[in-house]
Amino acid sequence: MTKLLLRALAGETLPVPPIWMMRQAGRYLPEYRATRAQAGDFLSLCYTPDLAAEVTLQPIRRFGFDAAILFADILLVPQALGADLWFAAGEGPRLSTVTTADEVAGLKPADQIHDRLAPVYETVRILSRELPRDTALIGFAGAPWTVATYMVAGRGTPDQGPAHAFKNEDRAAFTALIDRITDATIHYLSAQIEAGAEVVKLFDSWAGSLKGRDFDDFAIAPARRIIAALKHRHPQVPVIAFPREAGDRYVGFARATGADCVAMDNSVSAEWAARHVQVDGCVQGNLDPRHMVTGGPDLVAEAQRITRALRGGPHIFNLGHGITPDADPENVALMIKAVRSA
Ligand SMILES: Cc1c2[nH]c(c1CCC(=O)O)Cc1[nH]c(c(CCC(=O)O)c1C)Cc1[nH]c(c(CCC(=O)O)c1C)Cc1[nH]c(c(C)c1CCC(=O)O)C2
Repeated sequence: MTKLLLRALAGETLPVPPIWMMRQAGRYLPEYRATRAQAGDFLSLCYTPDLAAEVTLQPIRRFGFDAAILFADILLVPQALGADLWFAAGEGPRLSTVTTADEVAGLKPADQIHDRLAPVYETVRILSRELPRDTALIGFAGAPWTVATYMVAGRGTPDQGPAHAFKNEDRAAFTALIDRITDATIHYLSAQIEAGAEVVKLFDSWAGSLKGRDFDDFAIAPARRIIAALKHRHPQVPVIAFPREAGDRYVGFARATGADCVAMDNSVSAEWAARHVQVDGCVQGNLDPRHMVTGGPDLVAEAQRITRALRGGPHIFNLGHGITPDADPENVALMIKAVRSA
């Protein structure tokens, strides 16, 4: 096993951590903007395998990251379950909403998503042929709670209010929605693995708004069920879980869900994570993405502080959230140099 990312995920403590970045294929890169213009719009880019593979490869060519992440979006699963999905220019995603037990029941069966998602599997197949031999290929899906927040509200929301309201008014119907997404996610990630994904990641971007029993029921339980099903079918494929802004609930998350690695946002310190989270295995994170805009000595100091704090155990260097469109590509190169020379 030579790929650095797979070694870290297997629990190896490495002198230099593998590096990749959330949203590494994105609008901060001029070559991404050119390919997206060629595709016409964001969803056409996701569903055109040659172009989706091309934007996945762009940051690998430019920066030599240790991993490539499939170019797609977490909202393709709701679309495959029957929701309408579109991206309003400059406004982010819009979906038709699911707010009643009948509407949940009317979603497509979880195993009938593959017609719609077949182009994504084709992108994975192209990538597994074309990636450099040292670069690991990461597949992904949204975690059920985060996907549900968009399906219920029909858009991104600052506090996930509509999903909380549905959960609080009709817990059984809301649980049926979570279960349907959970089953679809198992089918989707299995198909990505069968097409060539070597690692999969679950993005629970809004996990931080779940507290107490809700965190157990809607962040931990679905992740545990997805990971158990994937491990049953593909025991060798590691899973990264990202319960963003989970705070003290990062502690024990890997043990509770069976994840091989917990990815952390930048609201927790690397020193704290070394003591409380890395004791259970590999961690990923957690540079503040703003440093990719501001750069300079602060970026270098922060990247090296995180690298050193997590050097005593398995670690994958990453940002605490996605790189933003206003980031400077020069700062990405500077970050990589800082981590590799820490
Ligand atoms: C919540 C969420 C979404 N999508 C995703 C999440 C979870 C991670 C997170 O919290 O950011 C995950 C995602 N989205 C995208 C990827 C591709 C792989 C990567 O490079 O990380 C991944 C892993 C491409 C994308 N997904 C999107 C873009 C920008 C679209 C564009 O090119 O205009 C990209 C590159 C669009 C998107 N997609 C989504 C939103 C809210 C938006 C609009 C916000 C924005 O514009 O950044 C839903």
